[in-house]
Amino acid sequence: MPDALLDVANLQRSVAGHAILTGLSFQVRIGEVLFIRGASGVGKSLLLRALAYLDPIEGGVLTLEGRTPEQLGVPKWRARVTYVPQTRVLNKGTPSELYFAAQQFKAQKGRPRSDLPAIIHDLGLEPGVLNQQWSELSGGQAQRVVLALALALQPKILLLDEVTSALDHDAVLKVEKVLKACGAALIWVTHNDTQPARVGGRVLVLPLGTEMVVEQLPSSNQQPTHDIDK
Ligand SMILES: Nc1ncnc2c1ncn2[C@@H]1O[C@H](COP(=O)(O)OP(=O)(O)OP(=O)(O)O)[C@@H](O)[C@H]1O
Repeated sequence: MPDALLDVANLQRSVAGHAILTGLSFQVRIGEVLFIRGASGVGKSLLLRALAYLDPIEGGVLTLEGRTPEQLGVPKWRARVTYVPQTRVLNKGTPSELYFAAQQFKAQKGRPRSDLPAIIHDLGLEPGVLNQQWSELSGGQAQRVVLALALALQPKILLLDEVTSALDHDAVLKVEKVLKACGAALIWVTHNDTQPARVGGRVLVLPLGTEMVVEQLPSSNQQPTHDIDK
């Protein structure tokens, strides 16, 4: 693929001696959306964690604009290829405090930022959520706030692990709109069958890594479209 932002070549991942991902290869371009689908337990979260270099990989090569995590430096890699987890993060303090702390990381110095209050608004949240204790936020609020902080730090690639799983339908649509407009490439694990058709992009189906293209539906149409083999 010309102009690949992220290149994943022959990725291998094992857990407790059991091979989960074997020889997975794909590429992602700037601003592109790649959904990851597959049965529960097939290895979708492990794939995202590997792409963020949060876990060791047993084989294969990852490059971002031609550089491996070691060449770029792992903290800088993670500032550019950012994992947004599926479950509520057990953070202490408030989201504002976490956002301030994140900006102090060396790997974040000099990087661009987005307007966090504007993102919070666009995600359908009240501005006050940024100054509430994490422990006081509902699951759906916390899920969107975590996403907002990641968006504000402007990674090149967002690794989204079921980031709308705790949300009602209206909130899901708001999140999809914000993510589609954010400019980052999205690698997006979802169990929501209609989400790829609403957002558009490619779909990578695990465990084999089969790729399909999804035609984007008009935004008001919630019916899934047919998949076209690439
Ligand atoms: N830390 C771990 N120790 C042992 N096994 C693990 C660990 N993390 C994941 N696994 C196993 O690896 C496999 C893949 O897990 P993963 O969380 O990537 O699945 P998934 O496709 O994201 O599932 P789901 O759709 O249910 O979230 C599962 O069989 C899981 O039990």
